[in-house]
Amino acid sequence: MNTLEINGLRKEYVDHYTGETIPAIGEVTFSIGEGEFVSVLGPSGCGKTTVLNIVAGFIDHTAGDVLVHGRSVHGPGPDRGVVFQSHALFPWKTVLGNVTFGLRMKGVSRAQREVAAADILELVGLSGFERKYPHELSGGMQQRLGLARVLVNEPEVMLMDEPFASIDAQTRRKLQQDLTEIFEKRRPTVFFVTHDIDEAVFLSDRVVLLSHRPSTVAEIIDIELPRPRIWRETVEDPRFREYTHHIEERLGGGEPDAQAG
Ligand SMILES: Nc1ncnc2c1ncn2[C@@H]1O[C@H](COP(=O)(O)OP(=O)(O)OP(=O)(O)O)[C@@H](O)[C@H]1O
Repeated sequence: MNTLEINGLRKEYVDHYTGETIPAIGEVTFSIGEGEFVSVLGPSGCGKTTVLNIVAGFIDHTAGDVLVHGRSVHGPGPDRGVVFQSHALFPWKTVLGNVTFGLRMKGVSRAQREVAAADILELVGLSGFERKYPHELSGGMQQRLGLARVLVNEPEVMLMDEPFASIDAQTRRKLQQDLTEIFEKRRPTVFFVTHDIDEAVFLSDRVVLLSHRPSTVAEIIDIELPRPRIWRETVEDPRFREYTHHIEERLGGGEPDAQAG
């Protein structure tokens, strides 16, 4: 069974002022297997965030189904962990307090929480920062804390909406490498939204290319690059450039056509 299934998803927004219907998602179908990293790419405004928000349970869909391990999604739940672009950290809690918050809500004992937190903080490279507050961390560290906070709860699927979009290019590259290493060690199931073609190809097992709005799936591309992936080596693999060129061509003027059928 797939971890996440999105079947015949449609979404129409209604403009509250004019009453006009805005078709955002035409028909989107794809699935994500256990331990798979799947990115969604597409022209600006095609509905990438809308798909993610529907999967997260933040907004309703007009038609179709979203299933996590076969269970229909109706609203947010602990089976789906969301990593936001803005980190969404608690500024008044320490690093440790941020990481253990979800476990505390689930009634996990203090001793177990601290073991789990130490493990995750080590994984994301934040050991030794347990007593710091978010404002004492760099943007990259805050993003790794955001990731740790979700990972520690072991959600069935992790949803990441352009998590590195507001981070400078150099830190971003480092975070992409860190995320790959974390993914390769833990193998969470990841649904990742991005604008960045290189990022999508580097991180993913598959890339889902959406057409312009109202979006449909234009193409699903298997990224058959070996793991572990190291940025400098992976980008020199001729297949990396083949994938990115192919996607750039499909995105062309920013609007890939949907595949017939
Ligand atoms: N609450 C809303 N009410 C009306 N229209 C909306 C609403 N939210 C999104 N839209 C419209 O739906 C379409 C899809 O938006 P969405 O943010 O999902 O696209 P996106 O692909 O994530 O965009 P970007 O690449 O720019 O981040 C856009 O045309 C947007 O203007």
